[in-house]
Amino acid sequence: MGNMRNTKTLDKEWRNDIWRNSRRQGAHARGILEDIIYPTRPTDRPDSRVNRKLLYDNKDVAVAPYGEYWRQLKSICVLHLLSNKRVQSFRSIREEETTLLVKKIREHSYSNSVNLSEMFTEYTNDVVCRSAFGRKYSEGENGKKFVSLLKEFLVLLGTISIGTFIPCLSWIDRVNGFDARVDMVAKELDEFLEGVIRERMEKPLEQAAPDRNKNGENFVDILLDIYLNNSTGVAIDRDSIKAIILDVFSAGTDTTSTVLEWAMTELLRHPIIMKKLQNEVREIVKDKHDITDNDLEKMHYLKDVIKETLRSGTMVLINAYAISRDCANWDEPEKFRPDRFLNSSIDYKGLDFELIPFGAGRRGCPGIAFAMATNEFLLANLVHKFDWKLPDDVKDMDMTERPGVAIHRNVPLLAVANQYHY
Ligand code: HEM
Repeated sequence: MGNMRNTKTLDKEWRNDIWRNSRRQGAHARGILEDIIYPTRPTDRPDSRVNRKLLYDNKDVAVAPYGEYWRQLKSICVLHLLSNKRVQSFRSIREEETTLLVKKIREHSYSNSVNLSEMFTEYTNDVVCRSAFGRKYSEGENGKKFVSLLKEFLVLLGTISIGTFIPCLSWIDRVNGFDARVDMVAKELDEFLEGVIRERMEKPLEQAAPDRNKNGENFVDILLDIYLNNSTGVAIDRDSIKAIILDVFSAGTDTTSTVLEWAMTELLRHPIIMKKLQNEVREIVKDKHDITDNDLEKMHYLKDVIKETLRSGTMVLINAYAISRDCANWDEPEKFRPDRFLNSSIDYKGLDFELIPFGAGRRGCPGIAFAMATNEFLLANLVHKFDWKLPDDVKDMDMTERPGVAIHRNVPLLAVANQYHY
């Protein structure tokens, strides 16, 4: 409903055929392909009243209409935050945050279960905030309020409101309180984002962004520089800056933490797969404490576990969910079987339409390298340093899903960690 981007309606062979041809014939053919697959103007997002209210009249990258403004914003994000080079430069942040998380889990070892859902949200939020803004925002009372505001924002973005699709019934959204919730979240988020901008403009940099020097240029300072000096040639105003910051906060936190949440859920439900992954990671890392990028490169089964998590249905932004469950594409699609990728070249980068958790084409996700670096590193550390089991009182795991921009578990994931001595 309202989503015209479902490639499932095309015959798989035909789809792949056009795609192969398009790659041979270059970008022009590729544009045509997108036009065939996406029956509306393919590079535009569906317009929605809720998006406009929450995302500063569609001024963020993710929903901005296709054109020069969107092109400029996306290239700023890629160049200054999401390129492979930038992602590598954030390694020390990933390491420090992983060490903190491992320490927190150790404190609960053997006795209590840990709330992995909560920890993953905080971890991914801290990694993305330190990388993009030079500091964390999740600490203290204000931080807790911000994280829960972000959660509500994503629930509202993922809600199908009646008025969006049938405008003459939009009075229902007013009566049932939906519009009031949207207005309230938009107002509170705006106050928070104003605070982020004010802090950067008023406080000395070492206070406003303690991580800044370690990682060279800082994304939010570059945005502010563009806004203050109008250096791109397109009108980027204060609302644009707030909308982009919001994109990074939300895209960088929710999607990435969901993948970790479902990966650990499936590993806990499939002890043989968990063991196989632990064997791979422990064999490669041996008795070293730290996992290097070089080690990660060798962990093929880890990559297959993450691919399988992405396939088994974490995203609803486009109907990737249906495609990933299509029997025409996958054997036993309902089963969690990372081995299906063992001798397969299928990847999630947008060229294989059976697996498009990050979308495809011009509007595809620019955050793949950032998300994968975060997910692979943390997951490898969790299975390297701990043995995991479900809490004793949990016999059947509750697999109910909660809708939103990304599908989360409805109840938090609790697990017991036993420290592994290597
Ligand atoms: C596992 C993690 C992630 C998943 C599964 C994911 C998935 C997606 C999907 C499905 C889209 C829409 C693509 C399309 O319409 O073709 C998207 C767009 C986008 N994502 Fe991600 N994403 C992830 C992580 C990130 C991260 C870490 C960032 C940045 C910090 C990010 C930033 C964006 C942006 C800016 C867009 C809009 C691109 C555009 O409209 O041109 N994403 N993502």
